[in-house]
Amino acid sequence: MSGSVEYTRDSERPAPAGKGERVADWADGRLGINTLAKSQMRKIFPDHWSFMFGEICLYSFLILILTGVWLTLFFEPSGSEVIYDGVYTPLKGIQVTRAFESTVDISMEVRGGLLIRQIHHWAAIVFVAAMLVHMMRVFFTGAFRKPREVNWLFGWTLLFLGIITGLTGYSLPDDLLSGTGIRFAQGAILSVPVVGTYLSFFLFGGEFPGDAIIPRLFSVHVLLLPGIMLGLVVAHLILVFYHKHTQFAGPGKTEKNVVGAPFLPIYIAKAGGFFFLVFGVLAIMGAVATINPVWVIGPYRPDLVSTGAQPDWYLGFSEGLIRVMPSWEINAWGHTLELGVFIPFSLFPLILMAIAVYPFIEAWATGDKREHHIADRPRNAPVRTGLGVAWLTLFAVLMVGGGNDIWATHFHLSINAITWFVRIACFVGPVLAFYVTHRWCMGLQLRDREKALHGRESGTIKRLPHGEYVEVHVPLSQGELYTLTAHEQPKPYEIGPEVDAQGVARKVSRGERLRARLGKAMYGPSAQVPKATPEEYLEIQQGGGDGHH
Ligand code: HEM
Ligand code: HEM
Repeated sequence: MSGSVEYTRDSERPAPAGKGERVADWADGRLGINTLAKSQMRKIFPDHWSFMFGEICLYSFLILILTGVWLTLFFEPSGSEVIYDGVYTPLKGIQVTRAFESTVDISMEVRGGLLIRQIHHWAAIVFVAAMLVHMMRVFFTGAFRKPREVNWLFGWTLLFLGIITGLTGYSLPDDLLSGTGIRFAQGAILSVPVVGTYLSFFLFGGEFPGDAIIPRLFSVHVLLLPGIMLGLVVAHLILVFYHKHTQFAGPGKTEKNVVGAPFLPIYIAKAGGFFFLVFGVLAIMGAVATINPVWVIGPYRPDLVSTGAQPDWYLGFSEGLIRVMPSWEINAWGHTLELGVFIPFSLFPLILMAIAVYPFIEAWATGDKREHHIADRPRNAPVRTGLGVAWLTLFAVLMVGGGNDIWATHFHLSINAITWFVRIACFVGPVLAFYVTHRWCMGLQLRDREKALHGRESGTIKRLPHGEYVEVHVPLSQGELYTLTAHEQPKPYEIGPEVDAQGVARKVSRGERLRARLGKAMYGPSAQVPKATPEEYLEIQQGGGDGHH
C-alpha cells in the first residue's frame, strides 16, 4: 500500500491561513468539493445571444417553483362546495368550490396574492415559450447531434412535461375556463377505444366532474411533475457541463476546444444578473398585465361554457386539431368510436414526437457517427432548417385553428371559412414553408460563396476610364473568410454498386434506398452550394485582383 495519502490526518496538514480557507477546508474534508470545483468552476462557456434561451428556461422554472410554493400556502385543493362569502361582491351568495374560493381569496384578500398568482401564470407562459425557442435554437444549429442526443431527449421530455404541468396548473382554480379545459381532456380520454370510459372513471373517481379531480391534479401539479422535472433539469445541466457547450465556427475554434469565458467568475456573474432580469420582467408582467381573472370568468358549472374559451398558448395546437377535424364517428355493435376526437388526440403527441426522434433519423440518413461540437449555421443544412420551419408552420396553423372563434369575431370572418383554411393549410403550409426555406438557405449559401470570393459590397460605385461603372468590393478579413468557409460539406450516404464484381445483382433493401435518397437530399448538390476553395480565391485575387467585378 502506498502509505502517505491513506494515513494523512487533518492534524498533519498545514494549518489553513484565513477564516474563509478554514471553512473551505472543512467542507472539502467532508464533501470533497475541492476537486469538483477545481475542474468544473473554470469550465469555459462560449458566448452567443442564442445560448441565453436555456437560461431563460432555467430561471422561469425556478421562479415557478418559488411562486408555486408560496401559492400552496393559501390555495386549497378541494372540490367541496361552499357559498362564496368573500370581499368580491358580485360573487356573494354563489355556490363555488373551495378551490375556486381560495383562488379568489388569493387574488383579493391575501397581501401580494394577485401579484404572485399572476407572476406564476406569466412565468408558466414564458417558461414553455422559452423551451420552444431554446429547442428550436438547438434544432437549427444541429446541437442535438452526437454526443447530445440523450440531452435532446431529456430536454424534449421537459417540454412535454412542462406543457402538462401548465395544463394541470390552470385546471386547479376550478373556474369556468379551467373546468372547460378538464372537460376537454375528459372528452379526449373517453374517445380512447375500449378502455376510455374506465380510464375516465378511474381518473375522476367516478362521474365527471366529481370532487376528486382537483386534489388529484394538485398532487400531480405541485409534487409529481415538478419533482420529475427538477431531476431532469439537473441531469440536463450536468450533461451540458459534461459534453461542454457547442460553439459557432470562428478563428481558433475547433471541434476539440471551447473558446469563451470561464464559469467562475464571469459566467456565474452574468447568469446571476440575468436571473434577476428575468424575475424583474416577469414581476412587471405580473404587476401590470391581468391574467386569468377567475373572479370575472366565474366558477365552473358543467352545464356552462363561456364564449372565447381558450387554453394557454402552448395547448392551442391541440385545441386546433380537435376543432378542425371532421366529426367522424363509427357506430358498431352498440359501441361508438369517436374518430373526430380520437384521431386528433393521437396526433397531439405524434406532432411533438416527430421532433423528439429527429436526431436519430438524421443520423441514420446521413450515416454520420462523428461527434459535433461546432454548431451549424442553419443555412448550411437547408433540409433540416426547412423541416424545422415546416414543423413550426404546422404548429402555428393549428394554433389558428384552436382560436377559430377568436379569429372569426375579431376579423369578422366566417368560422367555417377559417376551419377550411386551416384544414387545407395543415397540409399545404408545411410543404410551402419547407420549399421557401430551402430556397432561401441555398440563396444564402450562394451569397456566402460570393462574399468569400469577391469580398463585401462596399456601396461605392466607381467609373472606369472606359466608362464602365463597377461597385468596389472590400475583401474579407482572414477571420471572416475562415468563418464563412469553416463548415464541412459531407458526401451523402451512397448505396454503392448494385451489381457485384461478377455482374450479379445485389439485393438492395428498401430501407437502404430510402436512406440513400434522404442522404442525397441532405448532402447532395441540391442542398450544398460548393464553398469557395483557396485555389478559386487565389485565382480571383491574383487574376482580376482589383477588388471588384
Ligand atoms: C426546463 C427546461 C430546460 C432548461 C432549464 C434547459 C437549460 C439549458 C441550458 C442552461 C443550456 C445551456 C445554454 C444554452 O444552450 O441555452 C442547455 C443546453 C441544451 N439544451 Fe436545454 N434546457 C431545457 C429544455 C430543453 C429542451 C426542450 C431541449 C430540446 C428538446 C433542450 C436541449 C438542449 C441541448 C441539446 C443543449 C446542449 C446545447 C449545446 O451544447 O449547444 N433543452 N439547456
Ligand atoms: C413547472 C412548472 C409549473 C408550471 C408550468 C405551472 C403552471 C401553473 C399555472 C398556469 C397555474 C394557474 C395559475 C392561475 O391561477 O392563473 C398554476 C397554478 C398553481 N400552481 Fe403551478 N406551475 C408550475 C409549478 C408549480 C410548482 C412547483 C408549484 C408548487 C410547489 C405550483 C403550485 C401551484 C398552485 C398552488 C396553483 C394554484 C393557485 C392558483 O391557481 O393561483 N406550481 N400553475
